[in-house]
Amino acid sequence: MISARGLTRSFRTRTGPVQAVRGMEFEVGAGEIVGFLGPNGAGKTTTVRMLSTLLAPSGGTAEVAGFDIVADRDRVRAHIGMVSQAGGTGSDHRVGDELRTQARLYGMTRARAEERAGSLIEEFQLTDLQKRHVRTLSGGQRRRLDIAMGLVHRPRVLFLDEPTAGLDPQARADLWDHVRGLRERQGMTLLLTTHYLEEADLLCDRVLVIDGGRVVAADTPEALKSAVGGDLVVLTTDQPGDTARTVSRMFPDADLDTRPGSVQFHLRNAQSHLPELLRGLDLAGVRLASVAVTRPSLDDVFLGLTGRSLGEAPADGGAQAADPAPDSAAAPDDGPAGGQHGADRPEPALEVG
Ligand SMILES: Nc1ncnc2c1ncn2[C@@H]1O[C@H](COP(=O)(O)OP(=O)(O)OP(=O)(O)O)[C@@H](O)[C@H]1O
Repeated sequence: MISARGLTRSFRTRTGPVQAVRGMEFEVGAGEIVGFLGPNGAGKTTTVRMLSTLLAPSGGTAEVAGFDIVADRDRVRAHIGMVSQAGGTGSDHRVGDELRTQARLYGMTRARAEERAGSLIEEFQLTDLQKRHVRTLSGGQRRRLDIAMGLVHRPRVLFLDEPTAGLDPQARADLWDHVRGLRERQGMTLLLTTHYLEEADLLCDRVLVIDGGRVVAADTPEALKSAVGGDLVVLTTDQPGDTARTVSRMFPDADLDTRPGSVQFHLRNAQSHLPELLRGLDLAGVRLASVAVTRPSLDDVFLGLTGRSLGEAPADGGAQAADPAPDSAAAPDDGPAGGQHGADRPEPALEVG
């Protein structure tokens, strides 16, 4: 449903060129929920803006819903919805009017616009809010409206740029349910960007780990985590020496870290080895105070791939993070289509730089 081949994008800035995206290669299948996970400045938003036709690529190609993002821009737009990063316009309109206007902008008759707005209001639990002014909504309510706005024209693909940024955990989980519902009820394909490990882990079928403008790994969250090198096992004991000797006899490759009151090491599928491990320690006469098994996180995955944690600045942060005044070519891309709904407005301005 989405494929990118060698997609690149650079920006001219006063301090020189910034290579935001450096050859993205990936596929997203129909009905998948795929997350771009990466640190600030990794190129996630720039890629989504290219795929949603808001920004022209500097090089490479991509197809969305079977259409080329440059040659078939209008047909791509007809099949996608885009929910841009939180920020919103602070619109003074009422929730229901906002949706009806959006539907009319897509060329629906008054009656069809009414019907479409009504069904989205119901689907996104906005019934009690439809007379409220948009600017008075809470963050979570506002994001539900943003998504509903992006769906007015029944797109097959929805792009979500940091859909839950700034939301509290309850509102975040609520939004995830809505996103899952779109896939389950309508078979929609969803590509989202996120900083949140938990979001990538719990919501996405597959995660594309992005660093320095490239995909550095792509797989299910489980597969990515199990490739890291196993679970962390921590044995708390007052016999660390005996414990370490027994563990190394049983698992000769284990990276043992022996401390005064504990022994820890990594082990693949540690849960399934636990009975054997406990039996072995028991037979060796070792008394354990506790056993803890911790699964690797997606941050461990990122660390393993790049040597940095997701929260750290990129190693080539100079060029990547340089974000002075955008060059003249970059400026128009936030033009009339800007605001919170991005490509979901018909005919957004396209940067042709
Ligand atoms: N219009 C622009 N002009 C100049 N540089 C830009 C422009 N847009 C993005 N960049 C730069 O391109 C790089 C990638 O930015 P991008 O917003 O795509 O990253 P991101 O992964 O989405 O980051 P974040 O998670 O912070 O949103 C950054 O170095 C950014 O400063």
